[in-house]
Amino acid sequence: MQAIQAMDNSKDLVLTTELPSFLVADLLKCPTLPTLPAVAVNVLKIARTEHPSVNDYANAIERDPALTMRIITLANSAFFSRSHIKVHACQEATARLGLDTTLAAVMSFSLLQNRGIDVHYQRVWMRSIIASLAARHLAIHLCPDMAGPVFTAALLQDIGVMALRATYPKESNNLYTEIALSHRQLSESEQRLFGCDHSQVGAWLAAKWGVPTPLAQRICDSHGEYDITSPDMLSIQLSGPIADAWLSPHPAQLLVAVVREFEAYQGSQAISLRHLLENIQEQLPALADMLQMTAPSLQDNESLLAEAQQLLFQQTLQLKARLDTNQAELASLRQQQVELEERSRTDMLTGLANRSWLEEQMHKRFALCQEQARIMSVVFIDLDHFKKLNDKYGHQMGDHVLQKFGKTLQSLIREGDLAGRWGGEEFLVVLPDEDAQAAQVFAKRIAQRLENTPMAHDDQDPIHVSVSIGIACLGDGGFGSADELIDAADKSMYFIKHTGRGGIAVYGERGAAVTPIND
Ligand SMILES: Nc1nc2c(ncn2[C@@H]2O[C@H](COP(=O)(O)OP(=O)(O)OP(=O)(O)O)[C@@H](O)[C@H]2O)c(=O)[nH]1
Repeated sequence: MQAIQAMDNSKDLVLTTELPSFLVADLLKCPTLPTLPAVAVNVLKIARTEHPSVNDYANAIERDPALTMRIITLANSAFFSRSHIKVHACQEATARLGLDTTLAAVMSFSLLQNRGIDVHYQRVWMRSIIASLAARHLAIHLCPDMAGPVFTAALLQDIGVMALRATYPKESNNLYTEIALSHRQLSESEQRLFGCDHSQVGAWLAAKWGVPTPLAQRICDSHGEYDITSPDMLSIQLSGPIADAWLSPHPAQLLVAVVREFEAYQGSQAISLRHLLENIQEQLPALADMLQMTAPSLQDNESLLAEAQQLLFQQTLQLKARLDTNQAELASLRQQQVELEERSRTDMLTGLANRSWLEEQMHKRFALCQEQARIMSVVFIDLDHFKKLNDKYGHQMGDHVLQKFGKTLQSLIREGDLAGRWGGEEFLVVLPDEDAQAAQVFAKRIAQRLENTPMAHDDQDPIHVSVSIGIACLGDGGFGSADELIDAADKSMYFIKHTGRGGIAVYGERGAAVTPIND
C-alpha cells in the first residue's frame, strides 16, 4: 500500500488513505492518464497559494478564451445571477462565482474538453454535476461557509473513474458500461478489481495535479460512511445518492434511503428535500450547458417526493412490525428462561426450593456469614412415620401431605428465610441472622401448627403428622463448612428420632452435644 502524497503550499502532506502499490505503479505507467491543460494547472497553482485572489484567477483563466466564455456564461446563468445585471468580464464572473466554484468549473471544463465525452463519461459527469448542486444546497443550509469547497469536491468526486478507465481499459469496459450497476455496486466491484474504489484513485489523481490537500481529502472520503459529525462531509456523501436517485428510472425507491438518512440527521430540520430537488432542477441546465452536456429531463418533484415518503412510511411500518415481533419473541424467550431457571431451583411436588438450590444457597450464605461475621441457623425437619402413612392411606395421600406441609412451612417463614425439600419427607429451613433460640421459637411454631392443623383428611377424618426437628446455629459449633452445619442439624434431628420422635433438639456448643427442647 502507498500513502497518497499531496502538494499543499509547497509542503508535502499525506492524505489519510492508501492505494495498493501495484495500482500506483500502473497509474504512473499509464500514458493516457488524464492531465490538466496549462490554464487549469495555473489556476490550481494560484489556489494553493496562501491568499488566492479573484484577480489572479481571472488573469490565469483569460489566457483561454473558450474557458473565459464558459465562466462568464455560468456566472450569468439563472442560479449564480440572482440580479439581472450581466457580467461581461472574467474578473466579475470569477468574483460572482467565488473561488471554489470557479476552480471546480475550470477543472471540470478542462477535463471534459480535453478528452471529449462518450456516453459513459457523460453518465459519470452528469452524476457529478447533479451531486455538486445537491451538495452545495445542503451545505448552504448545514455549513454555509463551506458551500464552495463542498461544491468543488462533489463535482470532482468521480474523477477517479477517468484514471481507472485510462489505466485499465479492458476491465473498465465491462465495469463502467454496465448500466444496471448502482454506484455502490460499482465501488464494490472496483474494490474487488483494484483494491480500492474510484474515490481514492480520484484523490490520488487530484493530489498528483496539485489540488489543495483538503479538496483531495474530501474527494477521498466522498464515498465513505455518512459522517454525521461533519456537515460538509455529510453534504458531499449525501449528494451522490441524491444524484443516483435523480438519474434512476425508479427515483422514488432510491430517494427513500436519502429521506431516511435525512430524518436520522439532527440538522435535517433546516432542509426541505423538496426545495433541494427544485434547486437542482433550476440550476442543472446552466451547469450542464457549461460542460457541453444535455441535462436529463426534469423530474416531477412533488409526486416523486410523495412517492418516496409513502415508500418510507411503508418501510417504517414493516420495520416496526418486525421490531414488535422480535421484541415479543425476545420477551417470550426471556420469560421461558426465567421459568426454566425457576424450575431448576424448585421441588416439583411442594413448590419449595429443591436440594441443589438449598445446597448452593447454603454455601453462599455460609461464606457471607464468615466474611461479615454474621450468624445463621439451620432447621432440619423430618416427618415422622411417613412410611406408615403411605402404607395406610396410599402414596397419593402421602404426596398430598407433603404438599400441604410444604405450604405450611412456606407460610411460617419470613422474607429472607429459605425453606426447601431436602429429599423424601425431609425439609430444611435456613434462618439468616437468627441464633439457636430464635430457631427454637420457629421450630415450636411448626410443631404447634401441625398439632392444630391436619395435613390431610381421610373422608372426614383429619390426618395429623408430627415432625422431628434438629437445629444447628453457625455461632455455636465452630463449623468449618455449610455441610458441617447441615450435618449438625441432621444429627440433632436424628437424636429426636432415636428418643421418641415429635420433638426439637439443638446442636450444642460443645461439639456433638444435643439438647432436646421439651415444651
Ligand atoms: N408419598 C410420598 N412418599 C415419599 C416421597 N419421598 C419419600 N417417601 C416415602 O417416605 C418414607 C420415608 O420412610 P422412612 O425413611 O423409613 O421414614 P419414616 O417412615 O418417616 O420413619 P421416621 O423418619 O423414622 O419417622 C418412605 O416410605 C418413602 O417411600 C414422596 O415424594 N411421596
